[in-house]
Amino acid sequence: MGIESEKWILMVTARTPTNIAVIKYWGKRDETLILPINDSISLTLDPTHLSTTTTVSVSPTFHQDRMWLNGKEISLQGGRFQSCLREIRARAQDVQDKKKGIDIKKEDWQKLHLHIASYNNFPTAAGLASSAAGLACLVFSLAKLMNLKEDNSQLSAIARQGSGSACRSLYGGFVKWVMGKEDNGSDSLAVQLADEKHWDELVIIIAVVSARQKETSSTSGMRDTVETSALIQHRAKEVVPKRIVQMEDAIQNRDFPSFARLACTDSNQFHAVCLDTYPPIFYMNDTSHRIISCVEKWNRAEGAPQVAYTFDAGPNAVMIARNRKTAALLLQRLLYNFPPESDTDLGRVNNFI
Ligand SMILES: Nc1ncnc2c1ncn2[C@@H]1O[C@H](COP(=O)(O)OP(=O)(O)OP(=O)(O)O)[C@@H](O)[C@H]1O
Ligand SMILES: C[C@@](O)(CCOP(=O)(O)OP(=O)(O)O)CC(=O)O
Repeated sequence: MGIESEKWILMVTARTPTNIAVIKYWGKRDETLILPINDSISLTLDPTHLSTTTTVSVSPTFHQDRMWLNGKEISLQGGRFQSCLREIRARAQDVQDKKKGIDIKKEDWQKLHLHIASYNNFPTAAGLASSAAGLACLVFSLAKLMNLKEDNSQLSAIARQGSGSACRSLYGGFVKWVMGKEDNGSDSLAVQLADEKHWDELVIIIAVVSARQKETSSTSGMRDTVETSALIQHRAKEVVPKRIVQMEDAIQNRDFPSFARLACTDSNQFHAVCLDTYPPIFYMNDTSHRIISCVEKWNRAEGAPQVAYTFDAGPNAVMIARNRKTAALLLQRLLYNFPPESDTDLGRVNNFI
């Protein structure tokens, strides 16, 4: 009996957290393969907070590949989704489940169709790296479904082709995306610098300044920067390579003052190259700037950094506190400076403080 006439369905569900870069990726040297112009370093968040959950399924009764994002069907025709699907199918292996009567040979994956359902538990396309969690989760869950033998680093090179920052979400803890030198991108992949237990007193607080979809996507923003900014080449060639070495040391030694200085100055430089783009790109707004001033003033008053801040392609602030006590003080300061509306539910915040 051919597999088309069978009625089984095989499913895999995976959850992947997002990651926040502390040395930013901004600019590509190859748009199709998604190869960056500099290395980057990120922290992977705790999956209980900002994460994507994706269920992938395969059945001989499916007639085309389909995908739903947050309950709404989206097209899989885009080049990035197609690259990921093609790369994964090319590495698929035999899958057997005798109890269910499933016997898939690796060549069958070329004609079997997939249904994919994915949910983000945080705002999509608002500069909180939904594409990172989303594409990493897609690649990981499909790799499990199709029984790939590749390790996470090799899978990261596939996720990279879905969205650059996604390659760093294949690992927990502190992760470096090595830009690589090869034209085919085979050495542009993620490596884990330290696992999630290495520096577990750090606490991340995200202030959602706006959950609206941003106006300039990271993809088009960084393309415009590479085409028009005179500063971006200096950043990629002179500034980032040194910062990468210093950041790796700061992470290895759990040196918070160096970590905070590097993360803040790198975020500021990323937004400076956005401003140097023509026409200029403004991702931060007045509230973002006020948050920076608030943190900078506090750090100066204490004589040593207590909190680091970093902003991606949107106005939302990601703050990294050196420990839980500092995080509680930071929350108090934020609530004092940005008083919430009287009907805001502060249950979880009060528990924390
Ligand atoms: N769970 C998901 N599964 C698959 N694709 C997703 C998922 N979530 C988001 N995406 C894709 O990522 C796109 C949003 O990416 P975009 O880079 O614009 O925003 P972002 O990732 O939230 O912000 P940034 O990367 O700038 O921090 C969506 O339009 C969708 O194509
Ligand atoms: C500011 C950033 O978050 C940019 C992320 O850009 P994306 O990974 O979303 O871009 P594409 O590769 O075009 O999909 C910095 C970072 O995460 O390093």
